[in-house]
Amino acid sequence: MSSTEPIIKVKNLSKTFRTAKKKTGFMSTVRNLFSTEYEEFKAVDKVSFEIAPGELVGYIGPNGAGKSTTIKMLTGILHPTEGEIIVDGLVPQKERIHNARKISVVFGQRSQLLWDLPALDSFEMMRKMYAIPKKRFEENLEEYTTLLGLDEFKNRPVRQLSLGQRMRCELAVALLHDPKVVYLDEPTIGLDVVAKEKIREFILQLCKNRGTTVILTTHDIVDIERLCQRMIIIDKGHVIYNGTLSEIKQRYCHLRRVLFSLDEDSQYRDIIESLGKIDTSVQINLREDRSIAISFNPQNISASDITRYIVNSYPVKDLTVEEADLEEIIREIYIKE
Ligand SMILES: Nc1ncnc2c1ncn2[C@@H]1O[C@H](COP(=O)(O)OP(=O)(O)OP(=O)(O)O)[C@@H](O)[C@H]1O
Repeated sequence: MSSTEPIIKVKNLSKTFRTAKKKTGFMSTVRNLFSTEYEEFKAVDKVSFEIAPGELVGYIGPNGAGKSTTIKMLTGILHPTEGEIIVDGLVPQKERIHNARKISVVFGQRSQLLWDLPALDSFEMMRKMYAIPKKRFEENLEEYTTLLGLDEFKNRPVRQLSLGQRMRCELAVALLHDPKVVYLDEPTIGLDVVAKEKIREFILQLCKNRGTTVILTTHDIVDIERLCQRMIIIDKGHVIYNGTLSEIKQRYCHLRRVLFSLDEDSQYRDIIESLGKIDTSVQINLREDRSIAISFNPQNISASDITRYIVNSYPVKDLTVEEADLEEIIREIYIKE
């Protein structure tokens, strides 16, 4: 992270939800009418992180990890149970209107557009809501229209747009007031490969040209690889990783693999046993397609030592060496925690 003052500071942030205990059975339901029992659930637990201006950070984690709850607290929608949040010098919950002028949220699965009207009407509504100066509004609209290719459909009612077209309008409408911080929640969900690429390219441009700070939540591994300079991984409410993509790949480089397949199928058991003797730290798996995968740590043994051993010992049909795959690394992190 750069040495400039962080634009987002989160310290020991926690959120506990209190919900009525659901009971089954007639008597329990009747008893519930007179005294309700509650249970508590800690969705976010002492989360701390900082984000520098202009950074594009992935906030990722498995379903139910606490991502949306964190984002809702950052935007000021939810009140934290404990902890501190500062976004561009403001406490979002205390200064909601001020904060709303500085931020924006885009949900892949929810719309901010007026459904029965053309997107242009929603853009105009935004101009009035945020009192965006006319000149600035027109410049922004022109830029977003070009970058997102809105011309062919911005006059059509939103309900007639394809998901990809609507997402492009969602981004434009959310950015017309020049927010400094943008929270993107699954912005590429459900889109085809081409549409996803368009959105990703636009997000990159936004950070590069305007210095916008972006927090992205996504389950899409390509989004993470293409966009995020840094990843904050959260699981069961806790931050379990906070670092750059290259750091994570380095740290999990033991997931490097040699993959090979043989002509003869019958010797696989012996081969797996003998391969284990090359180095005790390697992990050997026979895969569904009958190929053998050897995962290893390059600090213990080199790929060339392994490949030499295999090629000299067995009738190899096919052999490849693979770099650590981010999807596998993330799965490993989720499983470990
Ligand atoms: N209003 C609420 N009341 C009670 N529990 C809630 C509430 N909102 C969220 N939770 C619970 O808090 C946990 C975290 O939810 P959250 O929506 O933050 O997860 P997430 O990481 O965004 O998941 P996903 O990737 O599935 O969207 C979940 O177990 C969820 O059921």
